Amino acid sequence: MPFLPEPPRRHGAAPAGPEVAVLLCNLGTPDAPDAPALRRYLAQFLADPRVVEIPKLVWALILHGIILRVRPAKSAAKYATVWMPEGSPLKVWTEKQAKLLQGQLGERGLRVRVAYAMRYGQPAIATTLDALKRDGVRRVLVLPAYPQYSGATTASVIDDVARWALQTRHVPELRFINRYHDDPAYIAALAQTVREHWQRDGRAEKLVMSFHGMPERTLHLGDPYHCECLKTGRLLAEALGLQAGEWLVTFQSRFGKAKWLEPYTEPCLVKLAQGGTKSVDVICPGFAADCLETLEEIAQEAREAFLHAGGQRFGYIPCLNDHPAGMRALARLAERHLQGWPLEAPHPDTLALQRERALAAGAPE
Ligand SMILES: C=CC1=C(C)c2cc3[nH]c(cc4nc(cc5[nH]c(cc1n2)c(C)c5CCC(=O)O)C(CCC(=O)O)=C4C)c(C)c3C=C
Ligand SMILES: [Fe+2]
Ligand SMILES: [Fe+2]
Repeated sequence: MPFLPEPPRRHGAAPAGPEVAVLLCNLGTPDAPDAPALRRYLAQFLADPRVVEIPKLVWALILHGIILRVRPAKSAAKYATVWMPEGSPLKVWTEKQAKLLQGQLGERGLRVRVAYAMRYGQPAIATTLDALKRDGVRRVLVLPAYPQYSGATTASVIDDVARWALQTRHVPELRFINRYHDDPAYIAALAQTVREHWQRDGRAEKLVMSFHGMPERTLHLGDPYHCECLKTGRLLAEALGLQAGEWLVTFQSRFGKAKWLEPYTEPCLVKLAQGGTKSVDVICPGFAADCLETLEEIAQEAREAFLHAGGQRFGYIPCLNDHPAGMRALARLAERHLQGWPLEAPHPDTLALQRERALAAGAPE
């Protein structure tokens, strides 16, 4: 229901916490690795017109008539193979990232509240924004955890925040980080994880950079995703001093029958093995955190396909997750986009004055 009355703020009452918040948003994930949870999750995810861009009615028939009958059980079995004791990896990592980002921004002397939310499932973006507002937040920097912009991911987060704003009377000041695919600290963090992997396990013949795919059509419609993936790949190769032929960009997680961005990751790995490449390292730079698509599709399925086709060594390089270099990159990114907002703790005299005024206005002690 739009425009529910919001509790008025008492004149002079000081907000309890920081006035500025960073909202780290990721895709979302099922609540449990079982078919009912998968059905709820996929029904919300795949009904998003940003994700599946075909006429609504046709898609509703396919989604409810076929996909939601077959896919939940199959996907649940895959999730079960990567589920952590604390829950789905995507959620576990995103929650940890929000905590660490809070610490990093605090260490920089910035008075900011960090929260996280999921585009699909829980905690929902709208509920989290409501809670932030209740706590006195007046400015929100939205940080979608997608280094490369795409309509299906980044824009869908923006849609969801906008939908919440449509139903909110006093909308906070909003800022969005649309991309960080070429951010030097992000590239340096990725390069560091590759070097650490090389030091630990040795260096493979080729570095495969696998990004989540998108329908090829979206590239022709002007979605910058493909170009941004290629740029991240080139910058990472440069940072590592790799020569042409030592690295390649591929696209994974094809969904449906349409043509998606090529080359496809798994067929590419099979071709490499069949062509005599004995060892590969695979990194997934488009995923801010490990999830089903990296842990199951790459570290399990793609590994098996490569080894089965004659490859001998498959190294999976984890996502940035809670890596200190990755967290520093996110903190610097947020700090840059927070510029101009009031981030310093109020002077103790100001706080005392606010408290006095609040008491005079009848606020409880
Ligand atoms: C990182 C960027 C992502 C893009 C771009 C993206 C596009 C996209 N995805 C689907 C369909 C599915 N994706 C699924 C899982 C999934 N996708 C991303 C990220 C991007 N998707 C992540 C991080 C995850 C993992 C979530 C988790 O819980 O771990 C799934 C669900 C899993 C399954 O049933 O296979 C589907 C379906 C489309 C159609 C699309 C672009 C149009
Ligand atoms: Fe996806
Ligand atoms: Fe997948």
